[in-house]
Amino acid sequence: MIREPGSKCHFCPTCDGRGCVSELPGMGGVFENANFIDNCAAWRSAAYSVLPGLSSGSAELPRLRLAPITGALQNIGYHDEREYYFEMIEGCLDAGLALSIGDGYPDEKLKYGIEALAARSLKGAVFVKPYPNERILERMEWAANVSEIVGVDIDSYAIVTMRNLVNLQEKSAADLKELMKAASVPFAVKGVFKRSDLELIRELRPDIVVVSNHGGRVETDRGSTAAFLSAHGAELARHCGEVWVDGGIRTARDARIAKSLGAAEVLIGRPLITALLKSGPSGIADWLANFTQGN
Ligand SMILES: Cc1cc2nc3c(=O)[nH]c(=O)nc-3n(C[C@H](O)[C@H](O)[C@H](O)COP(=O)(O)O)c2cc1C
Repeated sequence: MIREPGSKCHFCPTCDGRGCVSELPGMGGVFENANFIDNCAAWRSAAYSVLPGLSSGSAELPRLRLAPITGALQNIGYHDEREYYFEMIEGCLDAGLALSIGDGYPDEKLKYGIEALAARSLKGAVFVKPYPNERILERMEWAANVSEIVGVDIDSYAIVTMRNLVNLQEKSAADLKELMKAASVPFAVKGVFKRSDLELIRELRPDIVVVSNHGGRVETDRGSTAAFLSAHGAELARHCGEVWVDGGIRTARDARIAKSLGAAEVLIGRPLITALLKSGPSGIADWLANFTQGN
């Protein structure tokens, strides 16, 4: 039985982008889910099947983390916005996953995430939207006690549903440098997916780069995060402390491929939402057990 009957997930046997085409707000993406579908399919490309240790399933997994996810009512169809953050954090904590929270409009979305971490004295990666810097600095203050890492999802300025609601900016290296300097924890840039982002990273040299196209939810270049990581991961690694990746990672094999392409950590989005919608917080540990036992 599905625990959240009003949810927006279609509970496809495999979350491959084909069940929620163009559902945004919702679980889908832009370009008729083209980047979402590409993200999922690319990890299975024959080009990566020759990577060392993959066939035996012996290669170590990268670290796994909950991706930042907001908009529980509009995007997920959860029964309550605040409860979503608490239940998602609880499920991921019990499963042993590293944590993240995201930012959105209205401010409650970030504030509930902060509350959910603070209620259990936890820390996570805090990803703030690319507002003008003074608003980001204010948000970094709000989250100071729960931040293990702080970052900006720079690609959000291209989110169709945010564009008309709030003023988001395309961030320059100088803007991000100011934030990085003010941060007292490692600084991450999430949403690196365009060639022009490479120049930004070269100049900024952040602690963490997250190769991401927001799960195919933002209007950006076409393609998959696996292909971007494969093409540019080595260069990115020269200009930051660690490279992470997300988008369409559904199996341990996908995660191992990400690791062999240079990702120290992978973020998981929709599969954790689906697990929570289906079974509540305990569904996340079950999802993780299946994920790590599979190939
Ligand atoms: C419903 C939903 C809400 C999201 N909200 C945010 C957000 O607030 N901030 C952010 O940086 N990314 C957000 N993302 C993108 C995820 O962090 C992540 O990049 C993406 O979901 C990874 O792809 P996957 O879902 O295929 O695993 C969201 C994704 C979904 C599906």
